Amino acid sequence: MGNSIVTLNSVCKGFNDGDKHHQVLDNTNLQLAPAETVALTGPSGCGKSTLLNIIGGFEFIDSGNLSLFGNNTADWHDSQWSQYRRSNLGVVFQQFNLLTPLNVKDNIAFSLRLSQQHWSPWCDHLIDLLGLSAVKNRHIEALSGGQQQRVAIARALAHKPQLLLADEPTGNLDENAGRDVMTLLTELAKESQTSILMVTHSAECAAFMQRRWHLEQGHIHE
Ligand SMILES: Nc1ncnc2c1ncn2[C@@H]1O[C@H](COP(=O)(O)OP(=O)(O)OP(=O)(O)O)[C@@H](O)[C@H]1O
Repeated sequence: MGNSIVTLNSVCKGFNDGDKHHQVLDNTNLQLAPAETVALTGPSGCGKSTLLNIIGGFEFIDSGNLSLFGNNTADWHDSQWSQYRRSNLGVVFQQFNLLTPLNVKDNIAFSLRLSQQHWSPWCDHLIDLLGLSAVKNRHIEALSGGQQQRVAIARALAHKPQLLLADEPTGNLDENAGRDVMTLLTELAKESQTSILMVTHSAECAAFMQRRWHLEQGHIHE
């Protein structure tokens, strides 16, 4: 197991849909090391988002073992999950969950406060590199989808998490903007030594990651 930050051992997860059972993870094993970046691919409905949700503690496994940062999560209470999310985790999901009445800076500051951190030069660096300087005082609702996506990335990295879970982080961007964001995301993650697990349907985005995991019929192939 070494020093892996995410370890799944024989994890099973399924959903009942009427009288049908959909087995999404079937004795799935994986390990993610510190500062490692992985693209997660697979056909629609194979369970990519479910896997991200499980690692983020937003959904729970049916059986098997999930360890995060060397700790078995089996007996974690809500407070341990919250602590993990606040200190170690950044997420960029398809719904950005930005606070629309607030401006860009306040969205980032709000999330920092949740992690009990203060504004730092790193936050200005993020805003700058993500091309948000000119709109940092603008309310979220006055931004384009692509700008909101970049705010979501800045917010997810502001507290320098050790793990970033991203679900199609360039889904709202055109090809060029998507490439720019991927370049920045990987640069920023490298600077802060953040591991990335990123769901993507794009081979071009996947190529930015060091490893590729393909999820199909409950199993991961590399
Ligand atoms: N809360 C839930 N209740 C019931 N079924 C669910 C639930 N969440 C996911 N599923 C089902 O589990 C399967 C995997 O869904 P998931 O969203 O993880 O797939 P995905 O690979 O991310 O798909 P896509 O690429 O289309 O986003 C799907 O069949 C989905 O309908």
